[in-house]
Amino acid sequence: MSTLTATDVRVVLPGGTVAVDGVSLQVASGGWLAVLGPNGAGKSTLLRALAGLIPYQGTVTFDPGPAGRGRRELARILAYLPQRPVLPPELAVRDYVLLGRTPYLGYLGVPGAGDRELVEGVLERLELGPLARRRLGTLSGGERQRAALARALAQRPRALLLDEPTTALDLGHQQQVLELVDGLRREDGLTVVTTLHDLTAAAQYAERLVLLDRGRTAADGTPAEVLTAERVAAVYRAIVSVSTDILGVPAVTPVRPGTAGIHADAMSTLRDHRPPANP
Ligand SMILES: Nc1ncnc2c1ncn2[C@@H]1O[C@H](COP(=O)(O)OP(=O)(O)OP(=O)(O)O)[C@@H](O)[C@H]1O
Repeated sequence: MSTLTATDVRVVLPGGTVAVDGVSLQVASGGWLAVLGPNGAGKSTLLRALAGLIPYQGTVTFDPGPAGRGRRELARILAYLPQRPVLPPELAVRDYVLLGRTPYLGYLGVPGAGDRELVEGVLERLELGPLARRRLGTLSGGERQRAALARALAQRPRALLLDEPTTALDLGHQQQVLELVDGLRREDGLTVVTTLHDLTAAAQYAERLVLLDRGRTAADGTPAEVLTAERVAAVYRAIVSVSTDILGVPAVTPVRPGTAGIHADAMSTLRDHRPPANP
């Protein structure tokens, strides 16, 4: 499948803002990397650069790369889902998801039986079957987000770039979408890069995290390496406690400023009474 490598990516926006400043990352086939950081850190801009949608300095490569240099070739290996996708309100969900097959259609642009079958499978996996005939303009925010993801999956890409794919979703659908993407990377070797605000979900699903702070990489490593309470406090200006589950995956919980001391005492009491790892 596909390895995505970005080296020293720098994005200078019109007006001169340096939104991304020297970021490097690599995600192999079947890997999941989450880009984290506070509002305005440069996460979306980095993803757009990786998707080839905006000019950048540095290099971004897919190995193996697209067969040609056009958008159509790129769309066969890479699907990008923006944070706020613009969906044509009059289009039915099924027809919209079918648009994901565009990079594969022939000269006349008519989808075949195989394309339709694939789209039905994607609709079913995202529980969109009952909504397939509904116009996009009538969907709830979460349903729209799932429809946009369905279109990206219908593209059958080798790499999936998802900008905040779970923001509008309730807890159950968040889990459904993250599990679905996780299944795709494990079973089909999809290369996954997501931005996420939910640090605990990022730690649960991504193997590697890149934490951005004002366009630069503040930390890069496994969830346990990146998500320390000190670092989260420094980058997000938030007071949090970080606990580790039985699998060693960190969970980040906000702590109300006035209760931080009580929390620290409780945590140290818990630590003191924790049974030894190897009795
Ligand atoms: N078109 C633009 N023109 C000028 N500045 C921009 C433009 N797009 C983004 N920026 C600025 O670049 C910086 C990075 O924005 P970006 O959207 O990448 O941040 P983000 O980390 O995705 O934030 P959020 O978590 O709020 O979505 C911000 O300061 C933003 O205001």
